[in-house]
Amino acid sequence: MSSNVSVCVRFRPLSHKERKANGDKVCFKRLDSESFVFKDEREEDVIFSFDKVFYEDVQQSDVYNFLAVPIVSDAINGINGTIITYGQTGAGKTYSMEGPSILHCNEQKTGLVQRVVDELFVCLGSSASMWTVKLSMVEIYLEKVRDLLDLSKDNLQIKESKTQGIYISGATEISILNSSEALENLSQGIANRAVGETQMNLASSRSHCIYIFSVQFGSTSDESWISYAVNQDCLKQVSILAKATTGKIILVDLAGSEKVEKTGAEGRVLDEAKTINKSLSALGNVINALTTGKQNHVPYRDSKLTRILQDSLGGNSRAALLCCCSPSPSNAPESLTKHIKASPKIIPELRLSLKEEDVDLLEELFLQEGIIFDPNSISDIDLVCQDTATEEISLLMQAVGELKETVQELTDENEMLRRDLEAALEIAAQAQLGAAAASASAAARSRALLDFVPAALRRPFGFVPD
Ligand SMILES: Nc1ncnc2c1ncn2[C@@H]1O[C@H](COP(=O)(O)OP(=O)(O)OP(=O)(O)O)[C@@H](O)[C@H]1O
Repeated sequence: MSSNVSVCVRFRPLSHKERKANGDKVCFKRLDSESFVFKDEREEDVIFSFDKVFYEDVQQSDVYNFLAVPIVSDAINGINGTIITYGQTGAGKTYSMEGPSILHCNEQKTGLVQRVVDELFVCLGSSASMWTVKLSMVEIYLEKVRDLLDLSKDNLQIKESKTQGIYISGATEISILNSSEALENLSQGIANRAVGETQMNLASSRSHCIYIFSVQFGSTSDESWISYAVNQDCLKQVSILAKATTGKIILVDLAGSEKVEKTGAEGRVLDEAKTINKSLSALGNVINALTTGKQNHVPYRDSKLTRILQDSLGGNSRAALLCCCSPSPSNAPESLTKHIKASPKIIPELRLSLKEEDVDLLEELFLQEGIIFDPNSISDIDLVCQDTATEEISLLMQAVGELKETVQELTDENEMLRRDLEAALEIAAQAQLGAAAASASAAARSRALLDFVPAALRRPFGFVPD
């Protein structure tokens, strides 16, 4: 594979209810730690391969060691990383991420988040550099980003800067010094998520939950000294500003991936399902573009989720996708069709074992059956273009609407100012007229007064000629 994305599958144990319904029957047969045989709806066997398959007896620590350890050590070196859990409702995404509880669970059941936090602070504890760790926690529901550490911020915008890369503008960032502080805050975020969901009458599986840890080493106030010889006798010492490096670890517990037909959704639930499917397929397209290396363009801008993950998926970063599956035969078709789409290994592996023409034929068949999708196919590109064009048009319409409003406001303001000016001019004109009339009548009054004064008295004051 040409990228740093690993795709793994995890089958959870059968639930009590599933055992009651189907006994011990499961929808797969183990082959090895990378492949399994899946029985499809027609009871035909199909082999699937991934970077790793975790069966029901695998421990949380095994999943962590394979998926997360490289990501944590990379983050310490300023390299971004992402861990994503994916799958239908009840498949084990949250269990893999948080275990049964973020704060209270035994070591064996502890999830990826707590393990990442613990390892992060162990590594930082032994580091000689200065560091800071900041935590943010958001969820994406119906393409809106909500701050889980401050529920009043319910429509955050995603921005990009040269210094920070991709960031969520205005999102609460809490500086944390150790793992218990981190877990306390995460637990608060999880509780807030539940509060918000109750307020909005939602189920947790309808939103994507995103935990973001930013690890910064050094700062602009960090100075290191270097010495160099100017000539034989003179050793000069200069200070250089150590450049701060930041590594991000993003963990994502995705919304459930169930099909719309299965949920019988309508109204808001249907909108939710459509939005979830759209963002999951945007994520699928990004992962596909990164793993097949066929596309020059990686469509990060197609959803809020992929935009947030832009600098933590692909490029120099490292990512792991954990596809969580129910082992129950009743959930099998859904568990797998989606995962196969996300499995970048099938075709390359087939190429190793089969003739090139046969693989091409199979790939064509897979595409026709919708088992995999071709990121370069005309219809996909058309769809993406259509989506982008529609989005552009609606953004332009919105901008035109806003401009119209501004023009109207300015016209109204202008009209008010014109009226004020007219009124002021009228008052000034009246004042001038009043003043002229007043001085004319004052002069007339003076003249009338003078007429009463005897001429002899007036003469010394020059009022009448001698
Ligand atoms: N590997 C596992 N071992 C033991 N129990 C598990 C495992 N995975 C999941 N479970 C149990 O299965 C149930 C469903 O799991 P979980 O809540 O993690 O599903 P989910 O995919 O996150 O669902 P949702 O999308 O609704 O949040 C829970 O009771 C959980 O404890």
